[in-house]
Amino acid sequence: MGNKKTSSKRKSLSAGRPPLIQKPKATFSSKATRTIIRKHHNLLKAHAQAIKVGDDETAAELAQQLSEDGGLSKYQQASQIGQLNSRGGDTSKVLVNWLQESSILPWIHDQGSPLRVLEVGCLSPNNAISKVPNVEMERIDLHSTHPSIREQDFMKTLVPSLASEKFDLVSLSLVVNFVPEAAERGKMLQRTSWFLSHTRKSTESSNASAVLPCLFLTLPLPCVENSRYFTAERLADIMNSLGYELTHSKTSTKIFYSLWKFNPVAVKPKLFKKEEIVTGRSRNNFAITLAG
Ligand SMILES: C[S@@+](CC[C@H](N)C(=O)[O-])C[C@H]1O[C@@H](n2cnc3c(N)ncnc32)[C@H](O)[C@@H]1O
Repeated sequence: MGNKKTSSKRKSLSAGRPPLIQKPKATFSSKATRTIIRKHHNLLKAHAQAIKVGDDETAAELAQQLSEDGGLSKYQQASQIGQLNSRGGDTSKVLVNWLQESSILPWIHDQGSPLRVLEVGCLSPNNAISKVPNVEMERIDLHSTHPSIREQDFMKTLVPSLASEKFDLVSLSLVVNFVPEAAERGKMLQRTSWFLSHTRKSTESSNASAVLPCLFLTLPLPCVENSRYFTAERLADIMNSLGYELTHSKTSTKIFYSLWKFNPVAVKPKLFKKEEIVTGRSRNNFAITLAG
């Protein structure tokens, strides 16, 4: 056995720590970032389709491609870059502005119990919503990129039975479009309402009940503006049938932002099929369906 060279230099303590996620540097160009995200979505869709039609061989090939491609980690890295201020930034800034506008935050402060937020599909514990005082965050993602993000599939998350374990707000930002199947997207939207709490009582000084409990939902703009099967009106119809009413919305050049108040009494189950709403050759195929 040869002599192993041992370094006389002492390693710093941090060298032994598990790697925490670094603030992502914009290592991919905007174009490369978009390409990675689009390619991952397309592979996920093709994979889901192959499973649906029982084509195991294609499904296995696509699963292989997904992992060879860097899989979810590379996709998340590209998405984290999209969250950098230099690339449009964190969508929760819009949410925080809306909460401020609605005077929810000072009201929460006076109430003495924190605003409970469930962030589904979380890539960073440092988003604007996480920095608001009196906010208690529960963060989950299919693949955790930070110790304070629980690795958990929202579709399999146990629905809390106690009111105290439920949330004032669920955030679903750029997550629904990640889901490859239209029917699964509908189920995901429906599921959000099961996590919302109805125990907050508004006071005269607050119009909190006009906003809480609520869902913060964002989608890439082309999902509502350039799909043959989906529009902002169709989203509102689906959300209304699930008991959600739109309180705030806005669009940027790339993203549709929306805030929906949930009212369990307003739930009116209705069937929404995948059907052409807008014609046009250059439109995309994004859709959300509901079984009713
Ligand atoms: C495009 S990233 C969006 C990240 C961030 N919310 C944002 O607004 O930039 C989508 C994230 O949703 C996560 N995701 C998708 N489906 C999920 C599910 N069923 N449960 C938990 N996380 C999910 C993915 O793992 C991915 O990290």
